[in-house]
Amino acid sequence: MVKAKKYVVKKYFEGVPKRSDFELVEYELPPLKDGEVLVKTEWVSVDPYLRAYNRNVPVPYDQYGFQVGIVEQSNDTNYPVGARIVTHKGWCDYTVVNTSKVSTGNSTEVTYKLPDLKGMSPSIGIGAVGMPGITAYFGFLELCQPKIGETVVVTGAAGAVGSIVGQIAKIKGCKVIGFAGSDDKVKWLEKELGFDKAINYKTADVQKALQAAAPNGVDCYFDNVGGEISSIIMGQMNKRGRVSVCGSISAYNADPTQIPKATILQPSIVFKELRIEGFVVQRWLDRWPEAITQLITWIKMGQLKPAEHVTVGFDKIFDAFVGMLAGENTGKAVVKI
Ligand SMILES: NC(=O)C1=CN([C@@H]2O[C@H](COP(=O)(O)OP(=O)(O)OC[C@H]3O[C@@H](n4cnc5c(N)ncnc54)[C@H](OP(=O)(O)O)[C@@H]3O)[C@@H](O)[C@H]2O)C=CC1
Ligand SMILES: C/C=C/C(C)=O
Repeated sequence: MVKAKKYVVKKYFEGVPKRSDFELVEYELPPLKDGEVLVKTEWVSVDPYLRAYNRNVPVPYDQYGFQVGIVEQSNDTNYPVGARIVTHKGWCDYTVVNTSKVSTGNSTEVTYKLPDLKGMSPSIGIGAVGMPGITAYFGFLELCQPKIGETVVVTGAAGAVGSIVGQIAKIKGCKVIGFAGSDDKVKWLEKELGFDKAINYKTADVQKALQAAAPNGVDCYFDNVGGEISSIIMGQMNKRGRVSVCGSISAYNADPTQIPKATILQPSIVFKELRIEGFVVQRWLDRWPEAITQLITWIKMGQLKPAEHVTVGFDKIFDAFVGMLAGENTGKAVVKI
């Protein structure tokens, strides 16, 4: 018998999630059946959608999320002991995975073998070459259709998705402007990642700073945050500009009945003939391998830097989660178990 621990969400979040919204449950895993493997968690991902999707399922529920683990016992020759696996089993230290349910289709229950990361840390498999990197790849390239010389703006620029979007935009020959929430992040984006301009949205006059950084207007906007800053950016877009709406983290902790008001966008959308499209990364699930291969290649060629913000310890997953929501991370927030 293997003893396991998991975080269970016992109460819906109100505002910033609280530790008391979770319960740490210890339990015994059942013996393996045919086609099942026992996985020891090595890395856990903490992501904004764990906050955004909180009310989508009844409480109590096991806190799901992407993780990388190593197979410790196996009843499936395709997943031998020692193999690494990406699952959506979330915040637990051990889990039983039914490999016959390895997913296809439009589901968050994504399970697949960790790709060959060519010597990089397995954590990259839930970051730059996992769901967030894949989000950046398809969400930006498919919806923004960037062209050489165009001006691209990304919010949440120093985070898991935004930092990859900005770097892909540079690879594609665009001018890149990023918004992030601290001077250190701004410096990192410009000095380490090669953004043409980064702006601290907490201290700058966003309207004026963007006019100065993009005097010829914005062609593509990758929106990670929503709210007023997005209205300001969309107000400075060029004719036939493209907006990829990835998320709206500025309001995830808000009372859903009291979402902050933002400036009306319709005049810009109509007169500039903007194309604005939202997406969920599972839309391209059948093409995830294409993104993974390309992202690994760019990293190995030195064109893409996979930054991580690592927290250590199973007991620290909650802290890493609320820290990420508060902007403590630069790059992908992950927890080493
Ligand atoms: N559509 C899809 O399929 C997917 C969407 N997403 C979305 O992408 C976005 C980024 O996710 P991800 O890269 O994983 O997370 P990040 O790594 O970017 O972490 C979240 C960041 O959000 C920023 N933030 C927090 N509060 C605010 C606020 N009020 N206004 C502006 N920024 C804020 C913080 O950075 P700072 O210091 O700059 O404020 C923080 O570091 C989220 O909206 C998420 O929901 C992610 C994956 C898939
Ligand atoms: C899969 C993640 C979705 C969001 C909105 O974060």
